[in-house]
Amino acid sequence: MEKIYPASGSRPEVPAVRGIDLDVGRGEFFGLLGPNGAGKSTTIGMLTTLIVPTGGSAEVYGVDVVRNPIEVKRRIGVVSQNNTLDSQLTAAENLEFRGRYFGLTAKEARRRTDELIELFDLAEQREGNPFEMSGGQAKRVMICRALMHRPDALFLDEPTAGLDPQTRTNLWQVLRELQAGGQTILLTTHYMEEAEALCDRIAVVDHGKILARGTVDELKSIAGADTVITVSYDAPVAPAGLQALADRDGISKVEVSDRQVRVFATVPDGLLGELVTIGSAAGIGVTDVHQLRPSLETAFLTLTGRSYRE
Ligand SMILES: Nc1ncnc2c1ncn2[C@@H]1O[C@H](COP(=O)(O)OP(=O)(O)OP(=O)(O)O)[C@@H](O)[C@H]1O
Repeated sequence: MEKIYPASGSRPEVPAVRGIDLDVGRGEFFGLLGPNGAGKSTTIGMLTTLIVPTGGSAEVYGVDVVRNPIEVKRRIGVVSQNNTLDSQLTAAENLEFRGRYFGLTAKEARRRTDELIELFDLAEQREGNPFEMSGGQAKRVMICRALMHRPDALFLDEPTAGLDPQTRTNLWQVLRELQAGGQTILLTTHYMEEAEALCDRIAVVDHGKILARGTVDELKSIAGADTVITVSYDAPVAPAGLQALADRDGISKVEVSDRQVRVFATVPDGLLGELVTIGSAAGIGVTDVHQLRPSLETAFLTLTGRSYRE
């Protein structure tokens, strides 16, 4: 799929999605992981029929998102980044209203509302105004609303952005339970630990393209499962001093840029000390040291050569 937003005024056109190719299985928890502006929301917008692609095609359960958006809408539930609940209605009314919209009878809509309110532990918020709740509570109401018509697939755009860590882990638990009940979930996130904690498979997206995809373990091994040590010095380091290090077994790559050296290593033992010694032998001091053990973050660094910007 592709999406190029047209130029407007002095702003040039924006190639937000440049050929993203995805295949999500039934019952799978799939994550699109990428920094801000990577193209995740645009991708989810196209899959959920809110944004019309400028190229390519996509199907949700065999239904084409451009040719048959109404049928796609019947099969999906969408939770957007912002609170889009109706402030004129209580939480329960928001749910019932959605159920009626999707053709449930009044009785069915009430029953489904009761069921979801219990499942999501929202009894106290039931009659509350959705804009007077905490961010986590409002998000749970939004997830309930998206589930009212029992969609085949649930799409969540950055569901825990801006939530405090405790609320975030509570929401993770809710999402895990949903998946355990058979729900197919596609989520976007810019939190690596969120993708790592929840997703069966992840596609790492940046600049509108997929850089890599797979399970967390596969992604780590694609990227070599390196430990990454970054050392900043108070003066530029001569690359010659690092050559012996670069040639050694257990060292995958050494990158030198001005005052910073980054070493990717499968065997990182003793490396930090050596990097300090290399500096002091040349009369250069160390100002900062950063060590990352093999993780999605080091995989991202290896794939892009850049630090992950959250
Ligand atoms: N309606 C629009 N018109 C023009 N450009 C847009 C529009 N919506 C998004 N963009 C641009 O497209 C690119 C991708 O944006 P998108 O929102 O899809 O990224 P994202 O990965 O979801 O980021 P975020 O986490 O910030 O939502 C960005 O450069 C963004 O500025």
